[in-house]
Amino acid sequence: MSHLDYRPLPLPEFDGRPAERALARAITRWVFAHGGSPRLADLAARATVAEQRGDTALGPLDADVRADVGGEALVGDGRVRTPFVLDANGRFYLWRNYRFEGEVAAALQALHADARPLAMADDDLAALFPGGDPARDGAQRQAVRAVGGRRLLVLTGGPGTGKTTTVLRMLLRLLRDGIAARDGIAIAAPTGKAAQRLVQSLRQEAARLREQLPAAWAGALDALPTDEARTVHRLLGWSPARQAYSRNAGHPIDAGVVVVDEASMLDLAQLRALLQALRPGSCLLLVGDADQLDSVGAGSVLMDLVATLEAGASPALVRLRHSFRAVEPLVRLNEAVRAGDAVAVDAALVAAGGTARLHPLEDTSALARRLRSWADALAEAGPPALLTDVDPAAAALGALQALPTRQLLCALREGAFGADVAAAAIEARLRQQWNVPAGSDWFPGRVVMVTRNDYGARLFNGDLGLCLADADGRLQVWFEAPDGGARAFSPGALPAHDPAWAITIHKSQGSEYGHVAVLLPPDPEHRILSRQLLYTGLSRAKRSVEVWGPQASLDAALARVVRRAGGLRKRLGDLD
Ligand SMILES: Nc1ncnc2c1ncn2[C@@H]1O[C@H](COP(=O)(O)OP(=O)(O)OP(=O)(O)O)[C@@H](O)[C@H]1O
Repeated sequence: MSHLDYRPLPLPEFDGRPAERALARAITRWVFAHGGSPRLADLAARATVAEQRGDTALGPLDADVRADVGGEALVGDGRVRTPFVLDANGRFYLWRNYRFEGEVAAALQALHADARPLAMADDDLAALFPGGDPARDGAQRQAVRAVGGRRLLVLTGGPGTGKTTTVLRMLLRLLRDGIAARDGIAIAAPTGKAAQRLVQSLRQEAARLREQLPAAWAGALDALPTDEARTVHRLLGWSPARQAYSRNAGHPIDAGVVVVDEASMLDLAQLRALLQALRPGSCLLLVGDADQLDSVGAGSVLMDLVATLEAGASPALVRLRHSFRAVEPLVRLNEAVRAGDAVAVDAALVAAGGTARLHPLEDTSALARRLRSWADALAEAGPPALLTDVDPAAAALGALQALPTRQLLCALREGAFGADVAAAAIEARLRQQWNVPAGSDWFPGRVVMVTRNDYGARLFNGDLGLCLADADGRLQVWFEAPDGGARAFSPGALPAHDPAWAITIHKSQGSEYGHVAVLLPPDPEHRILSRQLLYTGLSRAKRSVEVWGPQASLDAALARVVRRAGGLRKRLGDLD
């Protein structure tokens, strides 16, 4: 059959996404132009689209498909560079993903194997966890013990399980051991928002510890870098002009200990870059909630690493289970969602009373009513007061810190049940309630979220800005500054941004809010619905939570666990 006879094989999942279909067509043409078969063209198109959706490989493929494409010139077994790779397990890769996965697996294996556990004095451990109860802090102690002499440590746990608290104590221990003190500590998170939150909690916790720890710890406390957490991009020296990282094996990150929080947001390419940029001998602490949504980019590296370490009962993994955030009904609900137990979720909702409830809305008019009452609750406090001349930055900071009280989180961004439409409806209602004159885009109290990194302005994707009027009535948009203060921008100077009244669940990762509503699409068949999505949305709430959507969508989300296809878990093998 010549390729002129070839009719594309049916691509059932490709419907509805023009960009994906265009990509699939382009790859198909490329494969034909380079002498590939129709079957290979089909696989290549599928692998490319799957990568956009987060998979790093296809397969394992059936034996007949393997036999069909295995001998083609464009396909190799990974030993030399070829556009596509069919590995020994029958997984089909684009070359880049094959290489990245292999490099990540090898680097993690090397770090994991390089362990010479260092003992820690019981008194020192007791000082860090005074009067502790092993049922609550036993795993935290275990993490502080385990970090000594290791080059890889993974700390995972749900919200409020004390990950940050534990990281701080691990760092203090490493500082006391002299390791981190000599070589420095770098702290990072995938997003600016998560990095900022991390700095805040580290700073608060360090202040608390200063009161509590014996004098022998003073030096370690002084050496803690609690004022700086960078985005992973910045840590790696991302250059937008060169579209490359400046930190690499030849020019590594200048730290002996590298901590990455919210590591579930790291994709395969970022983890590879991070591992390549580690200085020889340095230690990597990955911290995050492996049950949350995967990264935006391809791969599910934290989940794969945690599963591998857990299967091998490796001491390099510590899972925190006890939640210290006291709102018991939410802890119970999140645990039931994490386990995908629909009966337990129902029971948790019933038991929660007003703390967690389901609003089974099914159509746009029910949504419109709910959005109106949501906006009215936001409007109730009235627009924020004018900033006075006396220390406006401090007043703005107070207003910014008081912000995360209620947040609508949407499974979807687009469409009638998406964040864009919901945010616009809330904003329209607020303008009405606060009598904002027509024609003015900005008004005091308007909250926006930056959607693109602006390195010049040091504003990053996910940063929240609050519009406030100064004593002269001039409108400015205020952001929390990395150093803990507040900075103002004129509205026209902001990088791309959207109103933040409703954001997607994906965007909310790494943030927490007092009261959360999670809006699900009314179609239970919708592909976006997954257990991880629901868990991530619900677990952003500190005090109370609502689910907006029909019971069928809630059940569908609980029943569907998204597993990205790829070979990292297999290639990590047994880490023990
Ligand atoms: N061992 C402990 N004893 C008492 N309180 C603790 C302990 N560990 C953590 N906490 C408290 O629990 C709360 C949550 O801790 P922390 O912020 O470290 O958790 P986290 O897992 O990093 O949370 P998240 O990532 O969801 O913000 C904090 O108020 C902290 O002071």
